[in-house]
This record gives sequence, structure tokens and C-alpha cells, in this order.
Amino acid sequence: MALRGPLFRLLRTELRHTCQHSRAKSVAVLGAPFSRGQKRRGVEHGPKVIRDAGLMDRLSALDYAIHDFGDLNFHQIEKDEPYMGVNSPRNVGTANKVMSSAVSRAVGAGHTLVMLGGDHSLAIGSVGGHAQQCPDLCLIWVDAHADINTPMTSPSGNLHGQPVSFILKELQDKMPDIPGFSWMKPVLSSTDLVYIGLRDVDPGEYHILKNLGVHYFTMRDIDRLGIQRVMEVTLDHLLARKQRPIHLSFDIDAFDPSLAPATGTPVNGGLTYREGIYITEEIRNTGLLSVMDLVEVNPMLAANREAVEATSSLAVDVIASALGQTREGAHASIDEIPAVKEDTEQLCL
Ligand SMILES: NC(=[NH2+])NCCC[C@H](N)C(=O)O
Ligand SMILES: [Mn+2]
Ligand SMILES: [Mn+2]
Repeated sequence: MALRGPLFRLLRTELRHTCQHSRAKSVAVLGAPFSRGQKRRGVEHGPKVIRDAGLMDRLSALDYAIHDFGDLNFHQIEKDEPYMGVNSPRNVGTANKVMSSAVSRAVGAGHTLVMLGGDHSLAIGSVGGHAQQCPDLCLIWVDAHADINTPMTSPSGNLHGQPVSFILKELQDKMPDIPGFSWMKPVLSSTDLVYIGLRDVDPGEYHILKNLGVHYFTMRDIDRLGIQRVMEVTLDHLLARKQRPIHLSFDIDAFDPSLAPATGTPVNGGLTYREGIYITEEIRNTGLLSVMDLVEVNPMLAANREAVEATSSLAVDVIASALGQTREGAHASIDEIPAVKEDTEQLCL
């Protein structure tokens, strides 16, 4: 039944209002210490190392009220046999149910939400909860991987390689009923999604991307077009018809492993520092960022402490720049460095 009439119009206005409000001056940070979407332990410590790298201090320098919502509690389900080759379905499904209601509540309360993973399977709940409040959201997925395997195409059985297939409406007839996921519904159409940074796509994923005509920019596309053009086309595609809330799902493995070594599935030939930060700067400049995920920082996979620190402080830079912070070495324009202006005045006059 199509929903019409004054009540529905009122409801729609309410939703629009909530989403606009979420772009206002308050940011909430939510940790998700969860690793069951893949087999390597350690990614559950992502929220801790990102906070330890100074996230809250950096955000408090911004012009927002900052709330730390702490970490979500995921209680473990002991008996969780694989289903159709999918690993830990009940743990991942249940964690995402918890995630979905937490994100929905935070966005509903008017916060811009930063979700700290954890592995990328958490985007199922993060995007799902966001869509409950903002059904017209669009999704920018920055990643070396497309994470669009279905349980049938997945070569690994890991759900962190599958979240997008749970999110997309067009794939529902291809999705079996996985235990732990009965609560969820697909929320997005493939035209609401753009990928940036792809360079490791499985055969089944390639087939799905082509079949659905999903918009994506591989690393080679970035080489050819430049990151400026890539962002222009991305935002134009998603926002030209109407302004709407943006969900940014940022997998740290989008960066080159030389910059972000502490991650589970690194792939050579990734984003440079400036390319990654340019993406977040452009998203921030739209004024439409509503929820962002920063996932797949795994401190247990780094060769040493420096590698962990490099990866987690890069994560902090990405988050801070998505929220408007510029920093030495990361400036869109030197005009934004206050010290330069002051020094120049002293030196020249
Ligand atoms: N979120 C990630 N890092 N995903 C990696 C996925 C790797 C591979 N495509 C798989 O399905 O298992
Ligand atoms: Mn990835
Ligand atoms: Mn990913």
C-alpha cells in the first residue's frame, strides 16, 4: 500500500527535519569493538587505538558539541555454526541489530554520528539505522574492496566482505535467509551508492557491480581522472537532483598499506594521504555528512608500535577532516593555516 495523505506528509516532514538537524552542531562518537565479520582477531581494538591517538581532543578543537557514547556491548553467542559457508552469522546479525538501533537513536537525537569499528560488517547496522531516520540518504564507500559479495559468491565466507549485498534492495532475491538477520530489511538502491578506491574485487562482485550498473572509481580511475574530478562526479551523481544526507563508510584499507599498515586485508596501490583527505574535505564541504564509519583498523596486525600509531592517527585525520578540521600537512589551502597569516604580517611589515 502506498502511503499518502496528511499523516504521511507530516511524517515525511518530521524525517526531513531530523536529518537536517543531524547536520547541526553536535557530533557523537560510538565505538564498536567487534571482529566477527572476519577471521583475524584484533580489529575489535580499533575504537581504543583510534581514541588513544587523540580523537576526542582533535574533535573538541572543532566548533561542535562532542559526545562520546562509549563502546557498544556485543554479547557473544557461543553456538554459531557457519550457515551456507557464512561465518559467525548469528554474532554478526545480532551485533548489527544493536548497531542499527544505536545509530538510529543517535541520528534521531540530532547528532552527526562517527562510528568506530570494528570490521566492515558493521556497516549493515550503521547504514540500516541511519536509513531508519533518513530514508533518502546516499552512501559513499571508500575502500580497496567492494564488500558486495553475497553469501553465495563470497570466497571467504567473511561477512565483512558482504555488507553492501545486505543493504541493497536489488540484491534481495539473491539473498538467502541467514540466521541472525531476520530483523533487517534492505534500505538502499544501487544508484544511491558510489565506491571510491577499489582495487581488489572478486569475480562475483565484479559481476554484481556490472549487472546493477553501480557507480565506482577504481584506483586506476583516480590515476586517470584525478581525485578532484572523481569527487566532483561522485557528488554530482548523488546530490545533483536533491540535497540529501551522506553516509560515508570509510575502510582504512582504502589507503596505501605504506600509510595504513595495521589492517586485515591490505592491498598495494592505495590512496595517498592527500587523496584520502581530499575525499573527506569535499564531503565536509557539502554540509551533508550525517553518519560516518571508520573501520578495519587492526592494531594486532602491525609490525610494531609505530605502524599502529601511523594507522590510527591517519584514522583520526580522516575523521577530523570529514568534520572540518584542517591540520598542518593536510591543508586544502594554505590560506587556512592561521599561523601563516600571522607570521606573514609580522615578517612583511
Ligand atoms: N572490509 C574488508 N576489508 N573486506 C575485505 C573483503 C575481502 C574479500 N573480497 C572477501 O569477500 O572476503
Ligand atoms: Mn577493504
Ligand atoms: Mn571494507
